[in-house]
Amino acid sequence: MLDKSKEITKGLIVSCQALETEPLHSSHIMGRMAIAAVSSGAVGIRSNSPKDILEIKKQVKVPVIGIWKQVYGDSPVFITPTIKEMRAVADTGCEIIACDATLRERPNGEHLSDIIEVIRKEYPNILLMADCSTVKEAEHACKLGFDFIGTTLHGYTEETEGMNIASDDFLVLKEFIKKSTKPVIAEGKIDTPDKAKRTLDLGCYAVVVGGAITRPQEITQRFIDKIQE
Ligand SMILES: CC(=O)N[C@H](C=O)[C@@H](O)[C@H](O)[C@H](O)COP(=O)(O)O
Repeated sequence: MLDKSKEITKGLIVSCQALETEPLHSSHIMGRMAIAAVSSGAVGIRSNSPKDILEIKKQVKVPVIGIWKQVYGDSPVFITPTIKEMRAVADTGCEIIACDATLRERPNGEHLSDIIEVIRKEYPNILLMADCSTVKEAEHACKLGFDFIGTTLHGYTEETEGMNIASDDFLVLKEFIKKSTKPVIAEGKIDTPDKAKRTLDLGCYAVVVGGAITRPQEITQRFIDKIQE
């Protein structure tokens, strides 16, 4: 299964996600989105929830980065936050699990280092991606033994609120790449083909694009904003 990761090198991974609150919330629709993405050359899919992951794995053969977003009252960590979601995602047979790798307190008082140790033992073949918001978190995740570093949460934590990974010609991304001992996957607010290409030219292992491809409400909003300028 480890070799599967080679298939995503220098490629586009499409995130096919729609939460309960979004108009396209449906495993069937996410499966069709994945088929559309792969038919145009996507080398991987990122997917939320065991149900969607299983449907997507039925529909396409490319590697899947699985997550499970769950909100707990006692912590802001929501991307595959506890051992329970990690196991549930791993049980789908996806090739890579991504989880929040920020330094914030996790639900139920769990610790990231313990979670990683348990998952490594129980699922030795699965690859792990660290969803980070800062370079410091990326360095920490490398030490914990993650296989990939993602910039997924840059701009989405208290510390990075309002920031954008593409600012100043991807200044922060360059720092992520410089300081990480593991391959970096660019993710979050990469909303044009030019930006996606730039992340790969800068040295990213792969790039994940979500909303700009699979969230029609976001795509429509960008047209409306331009028209109304
Ligand atoms: C912060 C957070 O919850 N990010 C989520 C992580 O899985 C998804 O909602 C994003 O769509 C994904 O990261 C891709 O990013 P973008 O849709 O910006 O291309």
